[in-house]
Amino acid sequence: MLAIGLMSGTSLDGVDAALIETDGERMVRPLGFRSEPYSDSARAELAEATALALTFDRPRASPPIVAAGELIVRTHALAVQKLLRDAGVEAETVDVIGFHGQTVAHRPDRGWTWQIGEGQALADATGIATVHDFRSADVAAGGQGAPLIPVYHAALAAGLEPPVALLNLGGVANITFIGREGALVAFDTGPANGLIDHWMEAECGQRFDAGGALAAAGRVDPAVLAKMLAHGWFDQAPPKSLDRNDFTIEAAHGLSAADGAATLTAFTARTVARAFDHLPERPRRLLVAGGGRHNATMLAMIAAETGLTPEPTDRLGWNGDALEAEGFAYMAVRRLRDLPISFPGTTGVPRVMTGGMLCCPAEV
Ligand SMILES: Nc1ncnc2c1ncn2[C@@H]1O[C@H](COP(=O)(O)OP(=O)(O)OP(=O)(O)O)[C@@H](O)[C@H]1O
Ligand SMILES: CC(=O)N[C@H]1[C@@H]2OC[C@@H](O2)[C@@H](O)[C@@H]1O[C@H](C)C(=O)O
Repeated sequence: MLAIGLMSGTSLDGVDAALIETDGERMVRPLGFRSEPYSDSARAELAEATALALTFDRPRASPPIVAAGELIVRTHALAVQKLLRDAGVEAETVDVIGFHGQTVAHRPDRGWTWQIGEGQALADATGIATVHDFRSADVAAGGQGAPLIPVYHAALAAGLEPPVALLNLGGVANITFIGREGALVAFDTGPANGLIDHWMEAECGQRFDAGGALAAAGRVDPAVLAKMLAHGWFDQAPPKSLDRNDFTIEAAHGLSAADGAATLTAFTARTVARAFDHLPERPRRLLVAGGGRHNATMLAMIAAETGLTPEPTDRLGWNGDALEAEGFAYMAVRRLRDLPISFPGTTGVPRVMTGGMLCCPAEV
């Protein structure tokens, strides 16, 4: 099948759109990828919606969040249009869109997770059948609702000698361990770039620490690092997943801009190493995807902490910026084929689960 996957991640940097051909099992052929960045005003609107959603005890239609959802649909429809134009593919030939939406709050402990962006509205805007709301069924069944990408990681890594681990360094980090006989263990490890981005914004008015240059110029503050690592999350056994706001930069206040960047980057690296304590065995390789693989300081610190050299997935021919979007295209095809997307070892759901709601475009 021909499928488009759309992901708007916790960094609020934009919409990633990928076109793949897949059977939803072992066969995956990436055909195109592009990112549609959010404008500063769009990013501010989404950040406000996220801040508001976090104050709610359950998802409910509040005007600023409804407006943010409409913004999400518009931007995603534009990303689809441009992706198809670049690839020279007609919308009619695409079987399905996998539309993650934007997570505004993630509270599996309270029995819900909330992604904005109406699947029906995107199906109508694009004329393509759209699968959305990938996480709710898993949470309703007692799972964490995240991470979901492991099923795609497993398909990609099927040809590699196990055990291997794939680490996604987005706003939040997650790890997928693939063992012998396909054993899957996955969970969120902690913040990856989210705190560094907040720090850069607050201290330097910049979106992120390009290449990790500022962190490289600073010194890690051991007391601040120890304080941040004292959080109970890191000893907690999986399954576990995070909301992007579960950690803050508060402990770093008072440090210089460079020392803060160094300390928050070390925090990410150390928390990746702590995640290894929860894996069934030590992986032979550590493959890395997500924006953090562009941060040389972070990768060097991860290497020092884990004793493994992080290998950007691009070296295997897998575009590390595209994996999440490709993954939701893959999961949409699995939804059409009634194949599971979450597992006891990934989200902690008691039995394997399918996920996603299918919306067909209105007849015109
Ligand atoms: N050249 C770079 N140098 C350093 N960091 C970078 C670079 N490019 C991107 N990043 C970091 O990667 C982040 C974006 O990563 P990515 O797009 O994988 O996250 P996301 O998909 O939004 O998050 P999540 O996976 O948590 O949903 C940026 O916010 C930035 O911190
Ligand atoms: C609730 C939510 O949107 N979680 C995201 C977030 O971003 C990274 C990490 O936290 C991950 O667990 C998840 O996304 C990926 C795509 C996943 O579900 O696998």
